[in-house]
Formats: sequence, structure tokens, C-alpha cells
Amino acid sequence: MWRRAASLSSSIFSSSSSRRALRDRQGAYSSKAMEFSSAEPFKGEGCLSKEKNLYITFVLGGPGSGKGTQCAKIVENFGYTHLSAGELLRQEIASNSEDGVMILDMIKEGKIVPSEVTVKLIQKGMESCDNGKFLIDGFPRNEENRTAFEQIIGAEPNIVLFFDCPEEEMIKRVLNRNEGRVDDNIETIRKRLKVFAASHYPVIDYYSKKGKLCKIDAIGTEDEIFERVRPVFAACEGVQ
Ligand SMILES: Nc1ncnc2c1ncn2[C@@H]1O[C@H](COP(=O)(O)OP(=O)(O)OP(=O)(O)O)[C@@H](O)[C@H]1O
Ligand SMILES: O=c1ccn([C@@H]2O[C@H](COP(=O)(O)O)[C@@H](O)[C@H]2O)c(=O)[nH]1
Ligand SMILES: [Mg+2]
Repeated sequence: MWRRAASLSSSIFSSSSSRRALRDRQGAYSSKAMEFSSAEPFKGEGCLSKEKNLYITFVLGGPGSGKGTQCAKIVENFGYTHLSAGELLRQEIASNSEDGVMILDMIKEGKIVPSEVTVKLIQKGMESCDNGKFLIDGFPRNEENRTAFEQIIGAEPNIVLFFDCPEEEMIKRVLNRNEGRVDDNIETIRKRLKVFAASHYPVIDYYSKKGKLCKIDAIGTEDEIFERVRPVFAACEGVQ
């Protein structure tokens, strides 16, 4: 399940020297599956609270691959804060904010909203929370999202989950979702799948090369899939 695995808990860093310090303090991941080094979490400078130790998981996968469903189980079992980028954007539309109309148009077309807008919403979500353990669901969707997060938040994910699901299964799940989403129709799903295929893989590749990617087979029942996810978080307990 693990290809290699995650670095340790980080905090947020605004300067390159503190980033270097983080790299120095982050222990190398043992080659033995799911065994983390025991280095202490790093408390550094950053745009969020200096007191907060961050442990960030990016949760990636195509539309309908089960990210939200599995995040709910991780929250229940391991006490993370779930920030779904799509949900934050939908809340922005619902609040009639300045960007709401633009965001709605992008979502209807399955396009990726400008990074700055999404990262600011994620930042707000992270700031409003005492817990430093975050699941950031459905983000980053492309390389530009990824670098914007690093620049604005000043942090990298500790681990990246990727729910690997065949297209036919994703289409079936989205069409059965029945939550009234404007993008849950076959026309928009096809567009979302195209965008996913074109932009997600460079991000996945990037984290794979950094040894942070954990690819999960997303076929099976929700509980079966969670049993593949559980050891990832069980292994992180005690190093956060
Ligand atoms: N393992 C599973 N088997 C069958 N259906 C599932 C499974 N996991 C989730 N679902 C259902 O599939 C639909 C999509 O799941 P979910 O909303 O978790 O996906 P998602 O990856 O968050 O999608 P999106 O990117 O569109 O938000 C939901 O209706 C959910 O109940
Ligand atoms: O980082 C993001 C996340 C989402 N979007 C837009 O929202 C929809 C729905 O996202 P879900 O993750 O499926 O809830 C997505 O198709 C994009 O249009 C985004 O632009 N950036
Ligand atoms: Mg979702």
C-alpha cells in the first residue's frame, strides 16, 4: 500500500532557512513499511499560529473516488479536521460572496478555480481551528495549486493519499450521489474527468517522487477501503 512514506510532522515556515531547518529535523522515513522516525514535530514561524504543530494530509482522487466518504471515517477514528476544498468553494457560492458567481461558473464547467481564491479559503479554515491535524480534500488539483499552497501557507503535506478508482466506477458513484450538486451530471462529470486526467497526475508524481504518496485501491465497500486507510493513520499516531 505504501510506496514509501511520509515525512514527519511539520509546522509552517515562512523563510527558506526555517524550511531548511524543517528538512534537517524531519527524520528519514524508515524503509520498513509504516514505521516513522521519532523526531519531534517542529514549531516554526508561519502565517498561522506559531504554537500550532501541523500535520497535513492531502486527499486526492478523481470525482466520486470516495475522498469525502473516507475523510469522514478518518475524522471519526483519528480526530482530524476535514477541509474539503470543493465544499469551501460551494460555501463561498452560498454566502453570495464577491467571487461566488465566478466560482459557480467554474464548478459548472468542471474547471479549476484560481489557486489564490481556494488557498485563501483553506488558510481561513486552518486558522479557525485549534486542531493542527488537517485533511485537505480535493486539493491541490494541479501544479499551480500545489505551489500556491506552499507559498501562501508555507507548508507541505506530511502525507498524500490518492484514491485510485476506475472511471466507470467514479461515474456510477457520482450519478448516484443525489446531493443536488450542480456538477453531478454526466456532461460535467466528463469535463471533470478530463481535467483530472490532465492536471492531477503531475501533482501525484511530484509527491510520489518525494516519498509522500500513499496510493489506495478505491474499489470495494466503504469499510473495506477504510481498512486500507486505517494503517496509514494508525502509523502516524504518536509522531504528531
Ligand atoms: N466504496 C464505495 N462504494 C460505493 N459507493 C461509494 C463508495 N465510497 C463512496 N461512495 C459513494 O459514492 C459517492 C461519491 O463519494 P464521495 O462523495 O465520497 O466522493 P468524492 O471523491 O468526495 O467525490 P467529489 O470529488 O466529486 O467530491 C457518494 O454518494 C458516496 O456515498
Ligand atoms: O481545489 C479545488 C477544489 C474544487 N474545485 C472546483 O470544485 C469542483 C468540485 O470539487 P469536489 O472536490 O469534487 O467537491 C471541482 O470540479 C472544481 O470545479 C476547484 O476548482 N479547486
Ligand atoms: Mg468530495
